Amino acid sequence: PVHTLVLLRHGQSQWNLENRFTGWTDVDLSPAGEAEARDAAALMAEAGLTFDICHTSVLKRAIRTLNIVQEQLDLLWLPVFRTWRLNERHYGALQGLDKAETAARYGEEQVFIWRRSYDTPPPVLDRADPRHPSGDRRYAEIPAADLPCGESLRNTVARALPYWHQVIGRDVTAGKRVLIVAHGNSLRALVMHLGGMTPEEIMQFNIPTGLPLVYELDAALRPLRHFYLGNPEEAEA
Ligand SMILES: O=C1c2ccccc2C(=O)c2c1cc(NS(=O)(=O)c1ccccc1O)c(O)c2O
Repeated sequence: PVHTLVLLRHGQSQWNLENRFTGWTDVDLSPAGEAEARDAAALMAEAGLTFDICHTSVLKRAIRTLNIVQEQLDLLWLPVFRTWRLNERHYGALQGLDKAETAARYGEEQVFIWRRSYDTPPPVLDRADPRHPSGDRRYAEIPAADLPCGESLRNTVARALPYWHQVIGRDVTAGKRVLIVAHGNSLRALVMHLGGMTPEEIMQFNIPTGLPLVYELDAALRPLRHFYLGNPEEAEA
């Protein structure tokens, strides 16, 4: 039997507009981001897609994107599960900085290294920093040792995949049609796993915002086919 899984990256947020590292900062969608969510829903409706269960992060830009899609598809009643494990990569002390500020503080050379590395974390936040997640009660249940405060892409993959293996994979195997609305790097973790991709390959791979990515999986959750609804060429990644 073929299982259908849809991945959707949330649309533009206010800090995307300003080209700032967002990470776990809980910024909202911009009006354009809300429109991207509505367009994504229209593409899914046209394709005749429907769902039995949804998974998203605990960040409002993903939660609101999912909510807009549910509203457009008249599926507001669906069960929704929210987890920190689908949050965007944590960019540590870079969160809030734009390109100029990052280069000014850390130098072009360091930025160049960070851009190309799968294993290098950004500068981490110390617990006294107001941006440290220990101060946010939505993360209160997470053991301190697991709580990210600056992640390499490898770190993000490592904390996202358990949710795939323990939760989403079970839903798909149970025959549920699953919609996941999340972030560029947490979705990379799923795409990397599903495609058996190398670190080099996944770093080249940018999921466009607002375009549903459809996977058809076999009984063993191996991808038979995957394709975008709409036109990825015209989308900005
Ligand atoms: O500095 C980083 C960086 C630092 C630490 C971990 C990961 C990354 C990273 O993945 C990255 C970076 C810069 C840029 N481009 S940029 O230098 O033009 C840039 C810098 C700051 C904010 C937004 C920008 O577009 C990227 O495209 C990246 O993918």
